[in-house]
Parts: sequence; structure tokens; C-alpha cells
Amino acid sequence: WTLYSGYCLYCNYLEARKLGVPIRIIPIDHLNKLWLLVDRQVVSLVRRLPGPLGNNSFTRFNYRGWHEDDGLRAHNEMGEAFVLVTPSRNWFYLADPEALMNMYRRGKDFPRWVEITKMLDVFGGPTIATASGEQWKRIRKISNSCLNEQCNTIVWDEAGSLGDAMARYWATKGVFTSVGEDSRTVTLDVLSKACFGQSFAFEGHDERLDTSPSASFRFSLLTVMENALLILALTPRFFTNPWLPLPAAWRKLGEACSTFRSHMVYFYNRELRALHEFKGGGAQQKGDYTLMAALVRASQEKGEDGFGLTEDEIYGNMFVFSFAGHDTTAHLLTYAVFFLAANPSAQDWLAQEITQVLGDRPRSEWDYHGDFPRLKRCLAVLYETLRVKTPVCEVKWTQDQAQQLDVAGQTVTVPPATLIIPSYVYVHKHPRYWGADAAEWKPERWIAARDGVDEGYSHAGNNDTAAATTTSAAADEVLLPPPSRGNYLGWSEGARDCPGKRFSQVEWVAFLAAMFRDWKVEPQLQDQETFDEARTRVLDFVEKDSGYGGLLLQLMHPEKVPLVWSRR
Ligand code: HEM
Repeated sequence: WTLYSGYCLYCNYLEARKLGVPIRIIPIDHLNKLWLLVDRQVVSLVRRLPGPLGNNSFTRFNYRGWHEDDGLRAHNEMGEAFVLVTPSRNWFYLADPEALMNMYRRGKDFPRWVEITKMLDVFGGPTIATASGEQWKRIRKISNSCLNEQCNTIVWDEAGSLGDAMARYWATKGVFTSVGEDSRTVTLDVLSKACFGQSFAFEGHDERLDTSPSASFRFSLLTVMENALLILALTPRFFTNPWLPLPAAWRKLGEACSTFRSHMVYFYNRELRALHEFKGGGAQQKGDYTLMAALVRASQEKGEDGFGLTEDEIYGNMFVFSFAGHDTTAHLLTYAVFFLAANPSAQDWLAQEITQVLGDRPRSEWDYHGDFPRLKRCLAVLYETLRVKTPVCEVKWTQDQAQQLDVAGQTVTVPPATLIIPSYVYVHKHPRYWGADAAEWKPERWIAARDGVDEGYSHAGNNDTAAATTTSAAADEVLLPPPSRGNYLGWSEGARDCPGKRFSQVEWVAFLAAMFRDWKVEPQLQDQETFDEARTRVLDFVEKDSGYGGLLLQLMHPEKVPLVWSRR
């Protein structure tokens, strides 16, 4: 095996040389399944060896998430592009915003590497995240038409109500450590409502109230999502196989998979029946709209091309929506609560806007169409959190053809079967694009006074914008774009960008408005600690505790730093 690996590594090295960019060689592919289980542990052991034995390309680049620890260093040393050669694939890292946009625009030349997402087809498929070519176009078109403003209105209402309940729960605790779990609960509950029409009262981390029959659906969805990686790796069939001697916890997981699937079948048939009963009837009621219902309807009515989704594809896509929309938003919300706890002035700035827009109106009177577009500072908090803590790593590739790409003024020929990784840490955080304070979390950078924009405060990397905004009224402010499109890749770009972008923005703004109009968050001070010391401790923690628990960047142990929740 070692000889074969060495031979593959050599062949890949020869291919990589054709790129004409700096090369680093690592002995194990990042996605080697065995290696994924132990990469960080092994690398941290090897790092203890003296001199070059502990400090080399292996210890620097050969583990999941190395780019977060390395920051800007790799591209600063090697330029806008370099390649990591492994025995399995060559990983081409790209940090030139223009070249990146060129790549995104040429979706056919640089498609998503679906081999990595294929495992998502566990409940049916192909799905929007795993299909390619014409098949993907069909699924994407139908999905886009369903993720519409009707859906966003439901997301707005549900997220506002859940954010409010979560804030009240934290207030009953005073000191709380459950921001990670509770954020995952509220994002899952919003998805449950938007996808399946199932609404649940918020249950805090140490509460389990709901014993209604629909709670079995919630429990199955929760269990499936909490164990998604295990299910993706081994498939639901493994956990439901009666012949395998599985531990009780895995049997329970099998039951959750079966319950989740049978609920999807039930929802599907219910929507199909409703559609036939009201054939030719008017538009669906707001309260009746669900993504499941919309997909069923769109598939039955079929587009101009005459193609809809099959039943199996609908199940697969419902799972993918729930999966893709859950932890992304939840992990970002957890990060934002920590950043806000360390930045009371940003909280005041945020609350000022929320109060201006919503006054003391009860939540039932908040209006998606009237209020959401005016809550720009809330959105700026999301943009900034996503800039500095980008959860999703994308992988494109060249398939079976070499492709040319202009990188930093040089034409590079990317060989077939090369993986391409957008280096978002670099394009999101380099001072050249974002100013001297690029490394800091500063949501004000996304906001400018309307007049300021006319005078040339033109993008979020312009440091002068913050000064222009601290006192101006929310109505007179604008949300700035990033320095260039290729400098902001949080939701990706091109035809294969995130179709849930608006969904997540609406959800986020409603959460924040509900959480921070009347409440504030602070770090719990330790013995003799000043606020400034606590702030430094929290920000240090955010950096050191960030990692890839599963597929996404997240705070690994947010429960380790207690926070205080109180009325403003
Ligand atoms: C702030 C939250 C979110 C972030 C940062 C985010 C980010 C992304 C990114 C970067 C991609 C491209 C991934 C790749 O190319 O490998 C993506 C794809 C996708 N996202 Fe999101 N996402 C978010 C929320 C959501 C939500 C709420 C939904 C669903 C309701 C969703 C559904 C999807 C789907 C279905 C895809 C695959 C699209 C395709 O292949 O055509 N996302 N997302």
C-alpha cells in the first residue's frame, strides 16, 4: 500500500508541476476516511518532535481545517495560488478574487466536486446538492421557485417567535452555557416549520416539554440531524438492519431514521391528497405553505419542460434542505452571541436600530415586508460573522479536462481531475481588501450613511465607513457591498451558490431582532477580572475553540464559557 501510495504521489506531483505554481507535498489525502478520524490528534503528537521533524508540510497542511489555523500565511508565502499534492488528488488553493469569480462564472468548466456531497443522498435522490448537469438544473429550478417570499414570510414569523422564547429562557437562567445547543434547536425548529409545516414551542437545553404526537417527528428530525455524519457515513439501512448486533443507541438512531422517513411519506401523501382535492383552487394559504407542499405542487404541475421531481427526489431534497440550512445558521448564531458579548458597543449600536425600526411593538405586529429591509445592522452582524467565521468549505474541480485560468496576471493550466479550493480566509481577511482592521469582527464596516456612499464610501472594506455610521439613524443608512464579489464567498457565487441565502438572512434578522431589542449579553466575569480582561478571554476562546467538528467550522465547546443574559 505504501509503495502504491508513493507511486500515486509521484504521478500527482508530475501533474502538479504543470500548474507552474508553488507545490507542497503531503503524504495523506485530506479526505482519507481513516485519517479523518485521527488527523488532528496524530498531527499534534508529531508536532512535539524537535526541529523539522515536528515542523514541516505534514504538520502544517495535513489535517482538516489547517487553513483556519494558518490564516493568511500560506498565500502570503506562496502567492495567489499553490497546490498541495497528495497520493489521491491535487488540491489547488486559489486566492485571487478575479480568478475566483471567473471560476464561478464558468460552472461547466469548474463544477462542484459532487463526490464529496454524494453521501447526502441517504433519504432519496439525486438531490440539489448532489446532482450535476441537466439533472441539477431541473432540481435547482424547482427548488428556487419554492424558496420564495411566501416561504420567507413564514421563516420571519417563526424565527421571531423562537428567538423571543430563547431569549426569555436564557433570562430565566441568568448565567447560561447552552448557546450552542439552543441555537441548533431554534434553527431546526424554523426548518421544521418551513419544510414540513410542523411548529414547536421552544425547548431550552434542559427542558423537554413537548409530548404531543408530532413530537415524535421533532425527535426523529433532531436525532437524524444530531447524528447526520454517522448516518451519511453508514447510511440509514445500516442502522435499521435487524441482523446486525448494534448497540442500543444505534438501534434508536435506526428507529429515528425510519420515523423521519415515514413522516416524510405521510407529509407527501397529505400534500398530494390536498392538491387533488383542491385541484384548480386558488393560491395556498400563507399558513399552509411548506417547502414540501411547494415541491409536490411544482412537481405535479411540472414546468414548461414537462419535468418535475419524483417522490424519491422530493424526500432526498427535503433532507438536504434541512441538513444544509441547520448547522450553518446555528453555528454562525453561536459565534455572533460570543462576538456581541465581547463588544457591548456593537450591541448598543444594534439595539438602537432594532428599537428605531420596531419600537415597542409586540412581536405579533412585526412585518416581514415592512421591517426586514430596514434592519440593516442586523444583517451586517450576519455578514461580518460569516466573513470572519465562514462555516462551509467548497470544493470545485476540473473533471476530465484541463482548464485555463488567469491568476494574478498569469495564465495557469489546471490539469484534469484537480480539486480547486477557494481560499476564503485570504480573500475575506486580507488587509489589502478589507483595511488595517481586517482581522477584527466589526459589523459597522458593512454600514454607511447614505450621504457617505455618495461621497465615495463605497464598500465594506473602507474603514472610514464606521465613523460615518455610529450616530446616524437606521433609515438613513445603507448596507455596503464587499470590496468585490470575489472577496465575499460565504454563500458561494455563480449558478451553484446557496439557494437558502435569503432564507438564512430573514431567519437571522428575525432572531437578532427578537433577542437584542430588550436583552443584552455579557461574559460572566471571573474572580477579580475586569471587563476588558473578560473580553480578551472571550475573543481568545473564539479563536482557539474554532474547529471542524463535522463538515463545518464551529465553536467546539461553547458551553465552556458562561455568559450572562439580562434585560437592557
Ligand atoms: C448562513 C447560512 C448559510 C450559509 C453560510 C450557506 C452556505 C452555502 C454554501 C457556501 C453553499 C455552496 C456549497 C458548495 O458549493 O459546496 C451552499 C449550498 C447550499 N445551501 Fe446553503 N448556506 C446557508 C443556509 C442555507 C439554508 C437556510 C438552506 C435551505 C433552506 C440552504 C440550502 C443550501 C442548498 C440546498 C445548497 C446546495 C445548492 C446547489 O448545489 O445547487 N443553505 N450553502
